[in-house]
Amino acid sequence: MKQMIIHGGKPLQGDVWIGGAKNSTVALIPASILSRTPVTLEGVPRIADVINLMDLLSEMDVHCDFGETTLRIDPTDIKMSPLPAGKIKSLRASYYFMGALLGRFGKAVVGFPGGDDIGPRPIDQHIKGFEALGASVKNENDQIIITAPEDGLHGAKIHLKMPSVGATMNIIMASVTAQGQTIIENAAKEPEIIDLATFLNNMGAVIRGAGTDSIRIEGVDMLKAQIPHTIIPDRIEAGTYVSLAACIGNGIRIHNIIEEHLDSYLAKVEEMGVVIDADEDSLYVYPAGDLKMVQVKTDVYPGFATDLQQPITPLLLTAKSGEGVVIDNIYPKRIGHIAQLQKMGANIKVEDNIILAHPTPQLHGAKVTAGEIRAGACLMIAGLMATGTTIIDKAGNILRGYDRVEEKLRQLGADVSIKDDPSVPGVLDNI
Ligand SMILES: CC(=O)N[C@H]1[C@@H](OP(=O)(O)OP(=O)(O)OC[C@H]2O[C@@H](n3ccc(=O)[nH]c3=O)[C@H](O)[C@@H]2O)O[C@H](CO)[C@@H](O)[C@@H]1O
Ligand SMILES: C=C(OP(=O)(O)O)C(=O)O
Repeated sequence: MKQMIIHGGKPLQGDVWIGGAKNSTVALIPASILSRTPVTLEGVPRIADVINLMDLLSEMDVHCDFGETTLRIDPTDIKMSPLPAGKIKSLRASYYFMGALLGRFGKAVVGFPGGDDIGPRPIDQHIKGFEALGASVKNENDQIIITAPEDGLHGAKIHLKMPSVGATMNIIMASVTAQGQTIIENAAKEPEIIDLATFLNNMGAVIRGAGTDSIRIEGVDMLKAQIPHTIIPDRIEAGTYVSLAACIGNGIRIHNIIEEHLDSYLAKVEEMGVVIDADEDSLYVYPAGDLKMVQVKTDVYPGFATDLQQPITPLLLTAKSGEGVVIDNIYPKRIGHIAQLQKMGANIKVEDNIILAHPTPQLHGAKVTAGEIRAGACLMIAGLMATGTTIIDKAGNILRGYDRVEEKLRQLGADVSIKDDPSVPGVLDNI
C-alpha cells in the first residue's frame, strides 16, 4: 500500500501544468484497438490507470511504448483474448474493452470491472446498447460475454435512460463498425465524449453530434489511425489545483486548461469570493480573502462535476461564516471523505447523504485513508492546509488519476512524499 506523507501549513506558489484528461485517456486506450494501424496518443498523463490499461493490452499482444507524455500503441498483432479477472478489477474503465472488443472482433469476454468505491455503478445502459446493436449478452462466473450475431452488429436507435458517460462511449466504440446508422439519444455531453469522437473520426469513423444529446454514427468497414491525437487537458485535475490554490496558495498559475470545460466549477469558486484571472490557456488564482459559503449540487456536464465535489470541500471549510451544502446527485453515496476530514478537525457532517460544512479556522494533521481517487484529492488539499503531519493511507488511489502529483506539489513548495508501507501489502500493488 502507498502512503502520502504531508507536512502541512506551507503556503504554496508558482506554476503547475495540467496533464491530459484521465477520463478521456482511459477510454482512448481501449478504443485504440479499433485501429488496424499503430496509434499515437500525446499528452498522456502518467497515472496508474494508464499503466494498468497497458498491462491489459499486453495480454492481447498489443505493444505499447510510453515515453514522457507520448503513448504509442501498436495493435497490428492483436489477438482476441478474454479479459476475465486480474488487472481488469483495478479500474472501472476496463469496461471500455467491452465496446472496443465487440467493435473489433464481434466478441468480448470481460470480467466485472473495478474502480473507485463511490456507490453502485450499474452498467445496464451499456448492456442495453450492445443488445440494441444485435449482440447477445450473458453473465457467467463474474464475467460478461458479449457476442455479435453472425452477420455482425447492425445500427440501431438507442435512447439512454440517463446520459451516462460510460454507456455513451461504449456504444460509440461498438457501433463505429456496425452496419448502417446508430443514433444515441439522451447521450452524455461531456468533453471527453467529444475527445473520443474526434479520435475515432480521425481514424475514419463517421460520428456526428458528439457534445450534444443526439449522436449519429454511420458504420464504416474499418478504422486506421493516421495522425497523432492530443488528449484534452484534465478538467478535474485543473479544478483540484484551483481549489488547492484558493485554500493555501500565495498566487498559483495553472497552465494547460480549457476554461470552458470548467465553467460551472469556476462560477462556484468565484461565487465564494475567490479571484481568478483567465488567460487563453491558463488561470491565475490569487490568494483568497474572506470567502463565503455556497451550495453545490453535482450534475451532468455542463453542470458541476461529481469528481469535483470532494476537491471543493476543503475550500468550503475556509469560509468565514454560514453553512456550506454539497449534494451529489450523480453519486449520492460519494461521501467517504467526510469521516476522514472529521479526523483532521473539520467542522463538517453528513445528513441524509447531504454534506453540511461549517467554518473551520484550522485543520490538524492526522492519519486518514483515501477510499477513492477524489477523496484522496480532498485529503491531500486538507493535509496541505493542516498544521503538523498528515499520512494518507491508500494513496495509490490518488496516483490512479493525478499525473506526477508528488513532483507538481513539490514544485509549488509543498513538503510531500509518497512511499510504500510494506507492513500493509495491498491486494493491488499500486493502491
Ligand atoms: C454524468 C457524470 O457525472 N459522469 C461522471 C461519472 O461517469 P460514469 O461513467 O461513472 O457515470 P455515468 O456517466 O456512466 O453515470 C451517470 C449516472 O448514471 C448511472 N448509470 C450509469 C450507467 C448505467 O448503465 N446505468 C446507470 O444507472 C450511474 O450510476 C450514475 O448515477 O463518473 C466519472 C468518474 O467519476 C466521471 O468522469 C463522469 O463525468
Ligand atoms: C471515480 C473516478 O474514477 P473511476 O470512474 O475511474 O473509478 C474519478 O475519476 O473520479
